[in-house]
Amino acid sequence: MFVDNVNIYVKAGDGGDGMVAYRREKYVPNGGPAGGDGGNGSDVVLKVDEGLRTLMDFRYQRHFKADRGENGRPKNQHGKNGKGFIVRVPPGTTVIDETTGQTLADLTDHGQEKVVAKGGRGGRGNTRFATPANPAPELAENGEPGQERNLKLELKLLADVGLVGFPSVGKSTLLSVVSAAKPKTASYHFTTIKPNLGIVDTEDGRSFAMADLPGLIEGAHEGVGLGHQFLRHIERTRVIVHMIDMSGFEGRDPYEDYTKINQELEQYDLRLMERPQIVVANKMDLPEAEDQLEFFKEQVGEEVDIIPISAVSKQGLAPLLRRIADLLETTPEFPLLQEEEEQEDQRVVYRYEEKQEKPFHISRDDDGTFVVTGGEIERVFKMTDFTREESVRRFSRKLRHMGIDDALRDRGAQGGDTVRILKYEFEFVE
Ligand SMILES: Nc1nc2c(ncn2[C@@H]2O[C@H](COP(=O)(O)OP(=O)(O)OP(=O)(O)O)[C@@H](O)[C@H]2O)c(=O)[nH]1
Repeated sequence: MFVDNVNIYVKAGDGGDGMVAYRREKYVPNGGPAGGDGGNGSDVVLKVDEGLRTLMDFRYQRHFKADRGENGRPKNQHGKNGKGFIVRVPPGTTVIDETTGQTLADLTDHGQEKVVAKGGRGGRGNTRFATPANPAPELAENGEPGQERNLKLELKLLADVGLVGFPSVGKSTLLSVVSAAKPKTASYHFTTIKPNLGIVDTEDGRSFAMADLPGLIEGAHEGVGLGHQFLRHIERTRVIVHMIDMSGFEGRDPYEDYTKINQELEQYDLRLMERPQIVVANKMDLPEAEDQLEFFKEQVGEEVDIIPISAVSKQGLAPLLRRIADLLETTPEFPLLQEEEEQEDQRVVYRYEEKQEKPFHISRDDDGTFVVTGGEIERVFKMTDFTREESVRRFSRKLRHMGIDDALRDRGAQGGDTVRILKYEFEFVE
């Protein structure tokens, strides 16, 4: 099985900041608090689109950042939530968290969705902090940061297009020029893709997987030398590209080759002859080819779809690829062998559980600074507006409640020592 993979980075939107504002009404000199909450940041959602066949699109874009929520507004107006953010993936995509190695989802069905990064909650406006003791707080929260993640997308590839033809007609040459024709392809990770399967990118932005099916000839239908994986490729193949050496090299007769290969295809139980077939007349750069092609056309009749190319001099490739992509769009998937259907029924269920992390951790730098780290405390830190005294006081209270003060004391912290959280340093007060 060929496995294609790509690493991407996703960042959900941060929540919008809450606002500090007060009512200013006629005849009400000191109106109460009226700062609205920030809107929620948008999630990053992966969604299956059956129109996609490969991970090719991720070659151009690997960073996905969702919108943040709007900041809260006066008169208790809520900031708008971030617009939804969807990243489309082909069916069969497995999503893995790069950091933990955990499989987050197996996305198989059209329309299936998975939230891979949660948007941050909007910060609360000062209205929400009003209490009888403090009816007009000068305090608001910043938005919660959106989750970010490094993901690995994996796609098991089966060939959409099967390339058949006698040895030496130019199948490998064609695959090598159409699946590596653009220099950008080099940066795409074909880690485990073997050279006889290529991902082809058409000029108009479509892509498909094309495999050389060399084993077809030489009595392969009798089961000689064909592995199960290989059969699965043939089964899935929706379009057959039948390549013929039109130069008639070494006394070969193109028409005879053509009928022989079709006879081979017929002998499989896989109804290969029912699939749409494109005949590719290759080696059209050679002198005899033109005449041979005319003759061949007379022999096969007008209903056969023939596209002349030269794989070596790269002539006629764009029309060929367009034709293949068009045919793929209009050809339904073939029914699978029973065995595979059964296999697909055994759905794997992944339960994703966030690891219960310790609320915080304290370490010491060489210069004696106490360093506090941890998801919860860092989140609270980011949601604090340090330009406002009340927010800072609230943050200190939070440190006490979380037991961080006590823990620092246990570690030997004394008044005047420096404590750092993220980039913020403050003085420890006994
Ligand atoms: N003149 C010319 N030669 C070609 C063209 N395409 C392929 N060839 C040559 O034909 C020979 C066989 O090409 P391959 O691509 O290896 O053929 P294949 O069908 O993959 O052959 P097998 O691997 O044996 O199945 C090579 O020497 C190629 O350079 C073409 O368009 N024009």
